[in-house]
Amino acid sequence: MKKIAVLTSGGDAPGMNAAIRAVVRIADYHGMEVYGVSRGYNGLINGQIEKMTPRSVADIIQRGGTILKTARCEEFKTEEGRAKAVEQIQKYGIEGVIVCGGDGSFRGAQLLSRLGIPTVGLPGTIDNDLAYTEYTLGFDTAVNTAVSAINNIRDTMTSHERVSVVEVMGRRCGDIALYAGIAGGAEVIMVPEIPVSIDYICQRLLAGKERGKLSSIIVLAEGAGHGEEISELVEKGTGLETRPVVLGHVQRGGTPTCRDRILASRMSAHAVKLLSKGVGNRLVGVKGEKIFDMDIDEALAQKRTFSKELYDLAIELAN
Ligand SMILES: Nc1ncnc2c1ncn2[C@@H]1O[C@H](COP(=O)(O)OP(=O)(O)O)[C@@H](O)[C@H]1O
Ligand SMILES: O=P(O)(O)OC[C@H]1O[C@](O)(COP(=O)(O)O)[C@@H](O)[C@@H]1O
Ligand SMILES: [Mg+2]
Repeated sequence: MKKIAVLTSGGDAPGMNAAIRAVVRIADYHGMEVYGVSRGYNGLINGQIEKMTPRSVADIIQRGGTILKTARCEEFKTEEGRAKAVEQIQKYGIEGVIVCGGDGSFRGAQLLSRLGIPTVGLPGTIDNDLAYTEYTLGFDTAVNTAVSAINNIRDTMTSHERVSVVEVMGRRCGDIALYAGIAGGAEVIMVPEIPVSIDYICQRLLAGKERGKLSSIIVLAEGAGHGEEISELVEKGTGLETRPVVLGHVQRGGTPTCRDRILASRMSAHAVKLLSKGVGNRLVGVKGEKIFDMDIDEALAQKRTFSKELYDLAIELAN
């Protein structure tokens, strides 16, 4: 394969730029041409496709977001939309596509492969909600951003002897809350995978106060409740002064960590090599520091598991 395309799709994630850079440079090194598609699948449908060169990806490894822009594209979910995309791909003579995105983007990649366009997926989402891979690009950065916010919040909560509820992203996956909670020394972590009652949380906070804790931090994944609401219920249930903080999109931007940059570079190199051999319908992942690829259908059929071991560790650490 000599001519490939790259696009970013769904919610952006720090490390997407490092991935684009690596795709372009590795492909060029091996004598392949790369076309950048703007705005996710929209760009494929509308022909927003431009040739990229090693110089067009200069100075982006350290930048969050994605220079190709991203989008959620409803038209690509229709047969007509996908047919238009295939037409554009053929018009440009593109032989394979690399899609950096989350589970939704991979459904699109799967359908594109079925239409005869070899497509390879790179896991780009802060949520870490893909079952087949241990880590996704952007997760490490988002966790670090959440932890530095928790550090700041902790200072003022300690001074005022308050409880704080820090709401982080993660609609169906509690990994950001779990990792940021452990690294930030949270007293309570609330995740969608393990529902708990407000009574249980209040009881744990009051028990902590009994043991001499002057302030407490609850890290709440958005899928487990709303910061404002949980904060009010906790204040009512404990009598402790409580404040909510919603981190929101702050955790989706910012310079990617070294870990995300290196992971993006390694995964992208792997994706380019697959396409260079004409292999498509694969997702690239990492397990135990090893980069691997897996059939898309098989990877998407896997069920996510939540680390109960880390969750239980967090409870013991909050003693
Ligand atoms: N079932 C599907 N069929 C075709 N395309 C899809 C499908 N699901 C998602 N997509 C495409 O992928 C895009 C991104 O999906 P989304 O779920 O929003 O984000 P993410 O990829 O981050 O999970 C969608 O806007 C759409 O263009
Ligand atoms: O970009 P929006 O529409 O604000 O979406 C917010 C959502 O996007 C995410 O950041 C990433 O989700 P996806 O990977 O599904 O795109 C979620 O954590 C969050 O709930
Ligand atoms: Mg998703």
